[in-house]
Amino acid sequence: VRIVVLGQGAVGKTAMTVRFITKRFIGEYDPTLDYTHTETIYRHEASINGDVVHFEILDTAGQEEDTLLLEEKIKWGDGFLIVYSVTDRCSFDEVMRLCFLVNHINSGSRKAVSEPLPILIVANKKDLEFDRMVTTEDGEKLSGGLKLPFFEISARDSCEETAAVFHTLYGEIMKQLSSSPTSFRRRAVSKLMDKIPRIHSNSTLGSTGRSFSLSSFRDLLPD
Ligand SMILES: Nc1nc2c(ncn2[C@@H]2O[C@H](COP(=O)(O)OP(=O)(O)OP(=O)(O)O)[C@@H](O)[C@H]2O)c(=O)[nH]1
Repeated sequence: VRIVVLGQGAVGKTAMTVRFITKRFIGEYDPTLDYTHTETIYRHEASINGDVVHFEILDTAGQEEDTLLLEEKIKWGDGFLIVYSVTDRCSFDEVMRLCFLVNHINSGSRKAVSEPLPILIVANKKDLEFDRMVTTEDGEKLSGGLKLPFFEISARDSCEETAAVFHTLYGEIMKQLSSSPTSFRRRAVSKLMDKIPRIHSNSTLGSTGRSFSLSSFRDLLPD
């Protein structure tokens, strides 16, 4: 399944993705590395309820100036995480716009979708209680209004909460796949998607391919 992680800069998109894949928090990585701002597709296999699921997770760059480029990325995805930080009101205000954009772009490319799209709203950094600017109720109200599932998590503190987000989104994608299979016919996407670097991880299954460890992380990055 293809997942697109959307949200303003610095809300923790990379932290969540890397937390899910490696079970580690990126705060443990060398902070001088600049990879966190690079757009990357992470490939990862995970076992969910006995199924081996092949994830491709596009961690978008927060500051996307070009809406056309963003559109291509949204067309590529099967499911979407729209992330904000509870410490950043502005990132919360952006959720509505991103949600509208995902729905608008997909309404053109997926016909007769009766179910809501697989989108989850994720409030990150709940550990920073002192810096909180967005309450849990704000998040619940917004998600309720948009009729989307809502998660409040800390990618820093909890591996389980982070994994639950990805597992739930996978469940939502599968639900929609069974109710309207034709909506999941691969949509034409531009060559742009081939240009985004890919990092493969087999960390959970440990089968063939390169494993994703802290030491090899740097080697896997594009030059
Ligand atoms: N306290 C705390 N800090 C976090 C959490 N998640 C991420 N951070 C920190 O927030 C900063 C930004 O995290 P990133 O994962 O790089 O954010 P991003 O959304 O990928 O940012 P862009 O790539 O610029 O779009 C980093 O310093 C992280 O260590 C969290 O749950 N709690």
